[in-house]
Amino acid sequence: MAVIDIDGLSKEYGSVTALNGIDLTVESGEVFGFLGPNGAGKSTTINILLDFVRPTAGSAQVFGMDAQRESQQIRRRTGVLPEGYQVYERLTGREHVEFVADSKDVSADPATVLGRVGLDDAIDRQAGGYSKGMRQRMALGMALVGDPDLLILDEPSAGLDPTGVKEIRDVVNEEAASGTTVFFSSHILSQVEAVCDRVAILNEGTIAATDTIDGLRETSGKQGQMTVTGRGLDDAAVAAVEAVDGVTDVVLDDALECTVEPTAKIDVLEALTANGVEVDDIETGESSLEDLFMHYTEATHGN
Ligand SMILES: Nc1ncnc2c1ncn2[C@@H]1O[C@H](COP(=O)(O)OP(=O)(O)OP(=O)(O)O)[C@@H](O)[C@H]1O
Repeated sequence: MAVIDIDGLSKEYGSVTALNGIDLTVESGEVFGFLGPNGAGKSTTINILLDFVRPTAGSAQVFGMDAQRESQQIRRRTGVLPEGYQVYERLTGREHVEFVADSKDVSADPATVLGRVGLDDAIDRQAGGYSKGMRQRMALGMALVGDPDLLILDEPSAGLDPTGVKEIRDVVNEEAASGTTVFFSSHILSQVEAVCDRVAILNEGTIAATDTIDGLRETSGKQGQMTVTGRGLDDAAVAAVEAVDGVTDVVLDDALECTVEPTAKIDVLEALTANGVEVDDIETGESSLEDLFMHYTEATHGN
């Protein structure tokens, strides 16, 4: 059964297109990574799922319920770690947990909840005195209140040191083992790699890829970087290489570089030779998972 079902979802903020007709399905029990660079539209998608933002077109369903019309019922079964959660400075960790339990009308033991995120010792301190990492961990604890069927975590590792990142990972794994569906966003592939069953890569409001980590790895293994040096490399040679099937990202500097599938390497050389290029040297290399992520998102990388 699909826990999240997004169909043709678009969102425009004035002249800015944040989402451009995305389709996405997350099945029950999946740990799903929602990846993309800053500004890709991840938070907008999450905010639509929770009815904090209204879509311009398309629809989103959670647990088979409409995200707009049935948001109360959806939120009761969903634990949320919002991006950049602001704590109530004067309330203690315990009081934060009690606050969420009250608002969801469920019972929760603050010591158990905060123990899971490593805040046992700080439970009766005001959250205003917590470090950034402690605040983030408390927010994760708050998301766990009421044993939700779906956890939505927006950039859960933001501001955390490696120990904090590992703790989040442990909690996600524990939740997944108990059957909770987990949907979380990140702009760092390596942070979702260890825990996710599947990922979607979002770029400029469009889904660039949806796959398992193994599937992505297979794709990345197939693609390789090819660098050719020689005489006669010009715009016509670039155009000829661009026309070869299985070749992308052709760039001419001192050398000609492109991303190429193994079977197309020979075609690249033939295209160059046919264009009068005298090839001096060829280098080829495998691309990593991280390269692949960059490949899908490079249009906005660095913005
Ligand atoms: N309230 C708003 N008003 C106008 N534009 C907005 C608003 N919220 C988001 N945007 C724009 O929509 C686009 C998508 O933003 P969004 O926050 O969803 O991306 P994101 O992938 O979550 O990015 P980040 O990783 O930086 O949080 C961006 O261009 C952003 O500037």
